[in-house]
Amino acid sequence: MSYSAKIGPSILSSDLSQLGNECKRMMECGADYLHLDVMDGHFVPNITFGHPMVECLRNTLGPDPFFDMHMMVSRPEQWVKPMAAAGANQYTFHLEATSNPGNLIKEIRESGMKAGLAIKPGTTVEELAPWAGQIDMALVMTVEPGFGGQKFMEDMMPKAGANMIVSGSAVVSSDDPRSVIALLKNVVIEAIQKRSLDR
Ligand SMILES: O=C(CO)[C@H](O)[C@H](O)COP(=O)(O)O
Repeated sequence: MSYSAKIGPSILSSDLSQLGNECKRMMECGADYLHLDVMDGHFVPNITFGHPMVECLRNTLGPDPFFDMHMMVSRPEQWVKPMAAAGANQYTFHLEATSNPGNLIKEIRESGMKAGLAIKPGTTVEELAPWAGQIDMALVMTVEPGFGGQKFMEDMMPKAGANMIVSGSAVVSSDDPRSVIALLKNVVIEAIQKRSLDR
């Protein structure tokens, strides 16, 4: 049986004045997709960028890179259509930010994107579980959302096995991002393999 894992560098800790080049660099170093952190200053105490930047990135990078939009925003409903029009592939919203996740998932799909559902460290997997059958990806956060480069919260590990890994500062700040991405991928594939053999 073959096992696979996807690594999506978060560009949050990169030189944001060079975002297009940084995204290109990550793809050339073996990234499977790009994790683009959108913050609105309300859901988290930080601001990054919105759909106009995503549109510029899509125009610069072409149709291939998969953009997973990590929407750390307080009203995720309002950006679904603009993000789809800008060229986003997946819209990952926070369970804590909406009172109607089912409707939002439907809107995301109708806009032609995949749906991702993220939970903060304080939210349980049981709270996410009712939506698991309707989403393309669950994002279990291992830091409080808002900033890159924080200490990894090891106590989040029992929450889920993972086959998609987001890593920011460890990849973008490395002298050798290609090796870091390859290492992450190998470690995750080995862990998935071991887990499946242990069952
Ligand atoms: O979602 C995020 C912060 O809210 C970042 O994408 C995530 O924390 C990855 O960055 P790093 O590996 O530097 O922690």
